[in-house]
Amino acid sequence: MSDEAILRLDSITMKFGGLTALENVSFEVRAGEICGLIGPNGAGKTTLFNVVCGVYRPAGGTVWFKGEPVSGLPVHQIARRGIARTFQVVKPIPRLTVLENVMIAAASPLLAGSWVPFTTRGQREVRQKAMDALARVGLVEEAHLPAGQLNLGYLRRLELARALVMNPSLLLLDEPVAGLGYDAVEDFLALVKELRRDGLTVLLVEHNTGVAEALCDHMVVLDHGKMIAAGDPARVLADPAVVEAYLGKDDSLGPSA
Ligand SMILES: Nc1ncnc2c1ncn2[C@@H]1O[C@H](COP(=O)(O)OP(=O)(O)OP(=O)(O)O)[C@@H](O)[C@H]1O
Repeated sequence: MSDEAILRLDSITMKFGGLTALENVSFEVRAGEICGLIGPNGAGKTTLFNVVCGVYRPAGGTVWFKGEPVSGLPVHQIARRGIARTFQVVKPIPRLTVLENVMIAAASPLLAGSWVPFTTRGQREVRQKAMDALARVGLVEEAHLPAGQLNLGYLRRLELARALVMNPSLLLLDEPVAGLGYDAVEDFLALVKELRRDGLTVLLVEHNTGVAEALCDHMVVLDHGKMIAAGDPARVLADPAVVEAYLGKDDSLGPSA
């Protein structure tokens, strides 16, 4: 991990009509770290992801990525600069194979910046990139299965491969272990740590604070759109403001997953 911030949110405000979903949120994610974004339901976590990825243009503030402002750029341009995300609800095309689902993510001409993927050489390259991404998530043996046959744990890996194939330097993971059993959670956490060892920076939304504490180097807590704490995970989770935000709203605050 370095001291350099790869992502910096500077006073981000996001409104939906009269509702302020994010209010003056500022924090940094350092290159090579796993940063956890936690908070009770409706805190603004998904909205923040959407602002970082360019789905929403913030009403105020600036998102900086690798030292350059990116807020206001279209989604595909932000993706090309190196930010990829996964979604909590995984929706592959079930009749296509696992490999084809990853190839589609890799072959988007908007992301590739040209029509190269539609030449024979381009297709070979896309296929190779997709196989490399599947190897990183441990899905090579499943590459030729229809995606509809995968269980939830493997679907989450497929979703991760679709993000990795874009060769990001910052990966946004939206509740990647929600609904998984104990072993699948452990496997997925090990995989995320391996990606970090390979040099990726990760910002992840996680509902279960025990999982977040086990995985993250740094934690940011939102409540009602405001940042109420940030820093070392154990210290953040012991912060009275964080305990108060969770009390009565969520029973997942606790020492273990
Ligand atoms: N597209 C939208 N239009 C209107 N209001 C929205 C929209 N998206 C989110 N909101 C509102 O903004 C607030 C923050 O929502 P958001 O989904 O970002 O919270 P969250 O922390 O991700 O919650 P959860 O943990 O339940 O997924 C909520 O009050 C939500 O109802």
